Amino acid sequence: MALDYSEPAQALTFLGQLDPGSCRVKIGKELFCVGGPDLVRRCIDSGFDVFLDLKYHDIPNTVAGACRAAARLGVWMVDVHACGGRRMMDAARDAIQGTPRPPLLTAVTVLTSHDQQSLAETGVVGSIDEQVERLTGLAVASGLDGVVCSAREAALLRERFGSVPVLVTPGIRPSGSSADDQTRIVTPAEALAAGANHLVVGRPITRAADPKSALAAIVAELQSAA
Ligand SMILES: O=c1ccn([C@@H]2O[C@H](COP(=O)(O)O)[C@@H](O)[C@H]2O)c(=O)[nH]1
Repeated sequence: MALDYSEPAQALTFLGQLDPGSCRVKIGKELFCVGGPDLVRRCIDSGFDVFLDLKYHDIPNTVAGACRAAARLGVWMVDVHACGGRRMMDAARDAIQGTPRPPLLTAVTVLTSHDQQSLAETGVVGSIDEQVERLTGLAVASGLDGVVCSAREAALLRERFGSVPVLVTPGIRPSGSSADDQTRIVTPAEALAAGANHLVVGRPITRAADPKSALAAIVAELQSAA
């Protein structure tokens, strides 16, 4: 569940309605900028596993320090951008390995908002699938736990890398819901069938008239597909 709220109070009010057994929560750049580490700790203290989604992308030393700080906060998962390269990912992995409770470390491959044209505009030659596969190979070689990708690439990655890498898939849209700014969207049941491990869902829940029911409907779809 992506807690993409502008105010910590909104996030905490919503969290108060949720059972930590029904979902984990993701804190991204906007909410972290206003709520900071205190909000992360409050979510953890309420029993939720927290994915701190700050998508670090910087020189190796800086990313290592940021990952270490996230690990010390007690988060369940933290991520970097795979296009930061091998040395950056190696440094991130080494940094969290030295912490008491290392979080899962994942790498963003190609953002789910990208389509073929927008990716090409960034100078990447080749298809989205090729780029996702290439960056997943780098992440796996660096010993990361997995990658963030669209569930559209999940089957390909399972075929190429097997069952071990954790596949985290944003861009989830229940059938009939708005794509918003996402392009590579997949329904919850399809994502599960393709081999995704952790589905990230934000606006289909946060912008629903009844967010709690929207989440329950997604959980029910996943349970009947499992
Ligand atoms: O490739 C990526 C990586 C991260 N995200 C994040 O996931 C959520 C998706 O929110 P929706 O409202 O369900 O679209 C959001 O926090 C993104 O920052 C992503 O969408 N794609």
